[in-house]
Amino acid sequence: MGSYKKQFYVKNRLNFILTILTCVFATALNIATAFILKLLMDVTTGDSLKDLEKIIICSILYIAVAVLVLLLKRHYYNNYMKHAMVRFKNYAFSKLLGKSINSFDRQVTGKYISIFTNDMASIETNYVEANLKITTQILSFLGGLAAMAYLNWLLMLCVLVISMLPILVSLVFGKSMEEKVRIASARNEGFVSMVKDILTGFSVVKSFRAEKEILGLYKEQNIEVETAKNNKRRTSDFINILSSSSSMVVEFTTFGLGAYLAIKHIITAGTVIAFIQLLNYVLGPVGTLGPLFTERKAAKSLIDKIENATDTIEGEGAADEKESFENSISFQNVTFSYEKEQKVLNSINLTIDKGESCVIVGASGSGKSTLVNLLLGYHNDYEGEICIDGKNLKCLANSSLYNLFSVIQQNVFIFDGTIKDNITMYKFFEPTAVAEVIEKSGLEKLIMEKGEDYKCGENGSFLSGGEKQRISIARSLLRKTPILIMDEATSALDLKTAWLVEEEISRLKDLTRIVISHRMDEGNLRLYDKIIALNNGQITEIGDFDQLMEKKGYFYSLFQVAKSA
Ligand SMILES: Nc1ncnc2c1ncn2[C@@H]1O[C@H](COP(=O)(O)OP(=O)(O)OP(=O)(O)O)[C@@H](O)[C@H]1O
Repeated sequence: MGSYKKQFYVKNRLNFILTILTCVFATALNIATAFILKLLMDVTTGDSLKDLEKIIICSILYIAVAVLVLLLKRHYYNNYMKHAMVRFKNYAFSKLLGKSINSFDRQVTGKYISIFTNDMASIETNYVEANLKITTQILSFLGGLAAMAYLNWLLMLCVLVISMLPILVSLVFGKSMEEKVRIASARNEGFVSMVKDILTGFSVVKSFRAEKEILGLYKEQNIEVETAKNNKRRTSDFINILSSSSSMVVEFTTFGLGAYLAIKHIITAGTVIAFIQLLNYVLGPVGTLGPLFTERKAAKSLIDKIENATDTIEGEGAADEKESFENSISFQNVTFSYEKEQKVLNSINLTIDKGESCVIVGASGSGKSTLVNLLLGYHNDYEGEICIDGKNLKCLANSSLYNLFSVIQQNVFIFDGTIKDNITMYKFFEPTAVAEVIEKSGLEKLIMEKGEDYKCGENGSFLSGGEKQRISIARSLLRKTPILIMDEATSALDLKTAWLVEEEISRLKDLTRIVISHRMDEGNLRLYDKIIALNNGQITEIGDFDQLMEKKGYFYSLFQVAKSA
């Protein structure tokens, strides 16, 4: 059993065993009804009131025991279901959080949303619940047959042979059902992705008056998803109708045979009544087991899908750990392309020493973000070598990279929590450490006005762009990693605040800074030891501000253009 499926039983075995045990008792009690009916029927053909009295007392006791068993069954059943789903969902989500940024980005988020809503609901009903139902139904089927054999083995054999008919129906159409479930799940993923996109870009839709076009897109996907669900329902209904009509054949044949044997005095009328009652316990499972197995198989494929989407890619976790940054970062002949033939970075050779402050400048699309993304391990399919203290980046565990680097990006994500929780990311930090980063990121005024427990709203909707950016700066500084990467991190701040924040950061000790900036402001550029000028994926110049200005090359022309703008 795979590690995902195991989760349904971890710390839940007792509930599972007790559920099955109570199911066994419940089945035995069900079968006992057939015998009580037989005794009642046979007693009516005799003349002993004492026997009838005994049967009535037995029936009252039977009802009391049945109620108790059913209550216990529901109790353990519900406990088992709750623990199984909590554990499975927690496990899948922890696996998802264990993914690297690189492999997470390869999937669309709509897929994950669909997994944790639609697919989980399907797994709960069609796999976890179905497992218990299948067990109960098999017990009922076998118990019913055993009781029939006890009453009349010949009639039991006939029932067994003709009950193969509905089972065959399910086996034949099972594959088609599985395919329909897979298609419905895939369509739902696309639908969730699209709705998420539209809601995120709501203001864009409104300002471009694109409601009609977007509604058109929505309608198109909506009809696709509903058609897929309808096809699934139709196949399921078709299998159910075929199963129940074949069950009718079994029922009438058994009635006919039973009546014949009773007329011939081979069995009593009580036995025929008992057979009719037992037929429910045999035919019920025959009708439901097929669809249950088919749906379980389809839900099992959803578990495999979840495993593929959330599990870590092999080799991803198997890498060397690195706790500290001692000497330098180096790029040796690094060439990278997103799409074949189009080099985004071309033969990059670069060394950044510990404690250095570097700023990467260049025209839009020159490869600045790609360069730092390679350093962060977002892509591994580059030529050449990137090393940290001589250790090849590709051999380092992702967790080590996250410990070495902090990143402040232009697109900040703010969680729907308090300002403090967004800075600490729900972890504990000494209040002095939090106060220090609040001051360095220029958040003091905001906190004085609103308080650190102020709720930021969904993706920081109650904050301005600059406030969100300052929270993200404080968040990164708090981690105190040896290397800080800033990609247009102060672009949402006014010139003065941006300069003050960057100057604060430039004064931090023992910190290596790699900054991407569009701001060609002399004061700002002089904060850095090294300016790296990138043009069309190649480093054209490296040096401090004065050196590059003297060269009168690419950086000089960039600076002059920005100055005159
Ligand atoms: N995920 C991606 N898939 C394909 N191409 C990409 C991807 N990300 C970036 N690119 C392309 O790679 C090139 C470099 O992009 P990059 O974001 O590194 O440039 P940049 O210098 O940071 O630009 P900007 O200053 O505008 O942010 C661009 O042509 C861009 O279109």
